Amino acid sequence: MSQISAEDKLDYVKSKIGEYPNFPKEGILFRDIFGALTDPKACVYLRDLLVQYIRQSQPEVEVIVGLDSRGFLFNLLLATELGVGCAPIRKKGKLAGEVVSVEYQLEYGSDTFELQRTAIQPGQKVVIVDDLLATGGSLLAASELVRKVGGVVLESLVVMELVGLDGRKKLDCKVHSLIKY
Ligand SMILES: O=P(O)(O)OC[C@H]1O[C@H](OP(=O)(O)OP(=O)(O)O)[C@H](O)[C@@H]1O
Ligand SMILES: Nc1ncnc2[nH]cnc12
Repeated sequence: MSQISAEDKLDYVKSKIGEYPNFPKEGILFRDIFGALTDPKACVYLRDLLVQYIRQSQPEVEVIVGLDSRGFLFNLLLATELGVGCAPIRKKGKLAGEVVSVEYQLEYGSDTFELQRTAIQPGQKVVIVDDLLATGGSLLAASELVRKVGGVVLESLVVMELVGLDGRKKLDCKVHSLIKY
């Protein structure tokens, strides 16, 4: 049986990602992960690439944190593959119980993220996942929240990175992206 290489899997996933000029605002080129997720082969390849990356980069991870909403496509999937727990960071007002909050800016607006205080135990090792890194506002806010509840951010992992926006400069943790634009 022939084994497809990681490089070929990545090329295939990349070929399926959608591109929409002027969405959701004039001047934004929207990179659409859903273009890849409607393709069954791209789903499997994307899963393989993300799981393989975390296994070699952060074998000690204990919690996968996904960002509202496209990060949720990956956090449960990765947590079950890796045998760890997962937690959501959600936009304001959606999480029950005691939460910590932080306001942040993103490429096309501003918002507030929240995390349940009990979602991560003090000292637990966390990898944050999302579909895309643009200005870095979302990932910066997410790492702030994880630390507020006592978690240790090992790394942030995204499918796509818009390198021209320099988002990774804002972040004070290791960042990895599969696809760079
Ligand atoms: O690096 P940044 O400039 O912060 O931008 C990246 C964020 O923007 C998008 O989410 P969005 O807030 O549009 O929410 P959605 O996933 O619910 O569409 C994307 O899924 C990232 O979370
Ligand atoms: N250009 C972009 N495409 C898709 N999601 C985004 N989130 C922030 N900027 C984005």
